[in-house]
Amino acid sequence: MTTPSVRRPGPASSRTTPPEGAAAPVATGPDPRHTTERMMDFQGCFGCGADAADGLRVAHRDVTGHEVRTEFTVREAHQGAPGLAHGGLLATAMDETLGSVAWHLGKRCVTGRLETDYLAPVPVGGVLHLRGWCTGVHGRKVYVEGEGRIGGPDGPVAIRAAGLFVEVPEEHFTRDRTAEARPAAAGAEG
Ligand SMILES: CCCCCCCCCCCCCC(=O)SCCNC(=O)CCNC(=O)[C@H](O)C(C)(C)COP(=O)(O)OP(=O)(O)OC[C@H]1O[C@@H](n2cnc3c(N)ncnc32)[C@H](O)[C@@H]1OP(=O)(O)O
Repeated sequence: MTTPSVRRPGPASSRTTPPEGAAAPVATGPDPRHTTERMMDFQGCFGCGADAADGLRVAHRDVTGHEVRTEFTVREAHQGAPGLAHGGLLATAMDETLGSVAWHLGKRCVTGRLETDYLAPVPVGGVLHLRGWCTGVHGRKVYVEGEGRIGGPDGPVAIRAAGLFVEVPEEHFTRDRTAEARPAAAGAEG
């Protein structure tokens, strides 16, 4: 009996694939004008901040052109099933990596969409070697793909992802949103 082959296309859907006419990425490095005072030296980021106690502390390793490499060391606090990384946290590590690609293109971006495929479990104590690269830029939209490997930078692929990052004005990060987070008043129309 033959085993049917399983087709595993990349995760990119029509919403994370650059449209026709998209521009090739130009890596300029992060634009310092895009970092507000609040963000400058901010170490509270759950993805990479040193002050986020149970954060992922994704380590940014190097940038070549529009490709970014990071590492995520999976600790006990990151477990889903015993001894294995929680899938949502792996997606967060990927979000951190892909987001960094967009910022290294000099774009002030937030995640609009993130798609992930999980190919192999990632054990606690292991290091996930992540890589992200840009596939195109269209208006405010930055298209990014990535993969995470275990057992070394050339080891087997454990996770793949595709994301859409959207450029936002500075006001996105400076606006006071406390009122928006409060529950709506009783009887208010939703
Ligand atoms: C020195 C500094 C270094 C710093 C390094 C930092 C590393 C950082 C790493 C951090 C990593 C962590 C990062 C984080 O965690 S970021 C935090 C998580 N993300 C957010 O909170 C974002 C929340 N969403 C929004 O604010 C808005 O919805 C945005 C801004 C995204 C768009 O609302 P806005 O009203 O502004 O614009 P628009 O609605 O006209 O959309 C514009 C265009 O985009 C298209 N579109 C939008 N959404 C989607 C979608 N889901 N699928 C497909 N397409 C989508 C849309 O069709 C349109 O296309 P077109 O009609 O123009 O063709």
